[in-house]
Amino acid sequence: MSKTLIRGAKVLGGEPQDVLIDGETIVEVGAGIEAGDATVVEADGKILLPGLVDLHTHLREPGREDSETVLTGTRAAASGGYTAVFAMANTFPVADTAGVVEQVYRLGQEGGYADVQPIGAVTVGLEGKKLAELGAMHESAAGVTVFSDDGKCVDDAVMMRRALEYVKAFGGVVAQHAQEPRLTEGAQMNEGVVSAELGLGGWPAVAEESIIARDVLLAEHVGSRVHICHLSTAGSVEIVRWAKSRGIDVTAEVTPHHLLLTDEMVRSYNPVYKVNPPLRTERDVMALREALADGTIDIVATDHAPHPHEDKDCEWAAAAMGMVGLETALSVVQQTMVETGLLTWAAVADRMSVKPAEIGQAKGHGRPVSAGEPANLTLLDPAYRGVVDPAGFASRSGNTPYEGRELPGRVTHTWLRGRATVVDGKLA
Ligand SMILES: NC(=O)N[C@@H](CC(=O)O)C(=O)O
Repeated sequence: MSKTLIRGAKVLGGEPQDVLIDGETIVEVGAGIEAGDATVVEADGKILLPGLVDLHTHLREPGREDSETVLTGTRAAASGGYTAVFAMANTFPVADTAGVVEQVYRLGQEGGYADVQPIGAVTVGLEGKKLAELGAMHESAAGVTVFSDDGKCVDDAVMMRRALEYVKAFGGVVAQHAQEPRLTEGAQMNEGVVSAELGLGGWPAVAEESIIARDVLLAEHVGSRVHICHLSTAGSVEIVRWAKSRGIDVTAEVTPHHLLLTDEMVRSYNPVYKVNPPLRTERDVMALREALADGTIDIVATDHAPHPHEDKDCEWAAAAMGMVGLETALSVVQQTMVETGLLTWAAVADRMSVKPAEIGQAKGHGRPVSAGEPANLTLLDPAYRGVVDPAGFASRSGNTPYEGRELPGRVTHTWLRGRATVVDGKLA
């Protein structure tokens, strides 16, 4: 069994401490721990966090291995400091059966870079017509607890009600992609001043907000648990805040890009900024940051959506929606939330590891950095400044909106159950 001593790390941003890992487990946390025969990693005041957990990743396998695979996606995850990712169901075939979710789960285990917890589709083929075999996916070896038609909204209220009733039986959760389809037909970007000026079809905030309002009420009625994917408007924040004040069992996520970018970027007509839900306004960005800070929004989730060049390097209207995010998420959160004084590093650990692990029931992840816990850890250098270059990404796709932009911070080490997956900023 190999031992590692992380020396002088600011655990959750606190005072420097030593952390000793033996095999898969943290065995000691304190000052002046003897290295003995352990491999020593000099942390020099870098920040040590529990391994990050992403509740919303598109790994594209099976079916679109030209944009990402479970292996390349989990390598990207490890590079970004993640030790567990939840893989969305919009693959080909769709992850709507025990067979597909077991395959994705197994590929994650074989890769060994991050634990992959498959998300099951809510409806067969994401078509919104017939409930998928939620129970069979839950009872499979993959043990699915999160269900989502992400990419598509479960827009039929009866279908959503049935799904909420079904998952209640085993403590699962439905993660809704909130987008009223009729209100977004032909939509290309956020509906507002910029869409009017550019003459692009607008995507109104109400298309998101009306579904969230309906679904928190359905969750209350059924007494079940709903999670809102990639919340993007100030109005959505108000609805979730109201629902939580009523005691409704709702959780919500925000993506890094919605914490930083606005619809002004679309003026470039560069499809790298085309994403679902669309980039909104400065006012929305500020409301999302505040909501993440005060806990109305529970977590940051990447919505890592890799696409190959052919699907992005084309005219705006024809381009696919989505951007990669796993390898830049922590940097964007550092810039938008930590350097603005909105979140401490301990709160970042809560929003990017503890809470997402709780919502998705990722066993062994999001745990305290203390003796007896699984050694799922990430070490980051917050003083680092670097320009984003997708050529250096582990992801198979490079559709990042941050290319050429300077972002703070860098993950130098990631450990998955005591085994280093990233060493000195490079994949092990
Ligand atoms: N977020 C995105 O813009 N794209 C997602 C699906 C989706 O949520 O539309 C994808 O799978 O590419």
